[in-house]
Amino acid sequence: MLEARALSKGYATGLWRSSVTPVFSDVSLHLVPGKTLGLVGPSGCGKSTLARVLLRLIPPDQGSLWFDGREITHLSGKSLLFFRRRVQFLSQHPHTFFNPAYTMKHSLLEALRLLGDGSPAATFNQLTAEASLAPLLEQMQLRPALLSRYPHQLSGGELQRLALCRALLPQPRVLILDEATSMLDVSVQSQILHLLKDLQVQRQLAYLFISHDHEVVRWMSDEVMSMSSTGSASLVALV
Ligand SMILES: Nc1ncnc2c1ncn2[C@@H]1O[C@H](COP(=O)(O)OP(=O)(O)OP(=O)(O)O)[C@@H](O)[C@H]1O
Repeated sequence: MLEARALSKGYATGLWRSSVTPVFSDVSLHLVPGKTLGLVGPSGCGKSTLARVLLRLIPPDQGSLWFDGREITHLSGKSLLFFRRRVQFLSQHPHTFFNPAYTMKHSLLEALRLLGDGSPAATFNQLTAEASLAPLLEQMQLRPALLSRYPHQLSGGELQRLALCRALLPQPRVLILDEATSMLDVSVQSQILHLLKDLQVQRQLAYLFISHDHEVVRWMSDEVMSMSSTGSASLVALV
């Protein structure tokens, strides 16, 4: 479904941004419906940078990206919006997905208005949108009353579940999970990991699961890719 072919990426550095420090090179991967690719590697090896390239937030220096067999490396405009709906992101900082001045309901409806609910209808209907939140909240085991709160009035676990709701609203097919549970305590982490597994089966989602925790990666993943500090990547078996 989402495929990366021979990606390389570096960052411009130096006083005049005249030199490029390579981060990774020749990285290829394929995310498949209903399966999880785990991604591990030492701090600073480029896992989050790879996630940003896959999300089309920053361009690769070399290589190409493909979604459902179509090249998307240089997509822009409406076609890129379509891709943004299909490939969503969850990080270890769920508060960054929400404006602190808005209630959760406002933020979620705003996301629906901007990205749509995955259906072809282009119009946004407030009542339909509100109705579509209810089953999702129930699935996330969240009380509807939480929708009237602001981000700072929620626990880390509640906020992460609401960020997951937000990610699921446009009916994505791929979720990129960058340390998505690492800031949570062990019991909340376990609940969210189980929730992610259930969602994957129900919706046939493809996951890229980035984590430092090898035990969690092994439990979540069908295959595991390891990035090295020299910027190469290969499939590995975690023991
Ligand atoms: N915008 C940027 N400009 C310049 N260098 C950057 C930028 N973002 C990240 N880097 C550098 O690129 C390298 C890879 O960073 P990245 O965040 O992708 O690593 P990571 O594997 O996700 O690390 P961690 O596991 O600690 O989160 C690091 O050396 C980092 O300092």
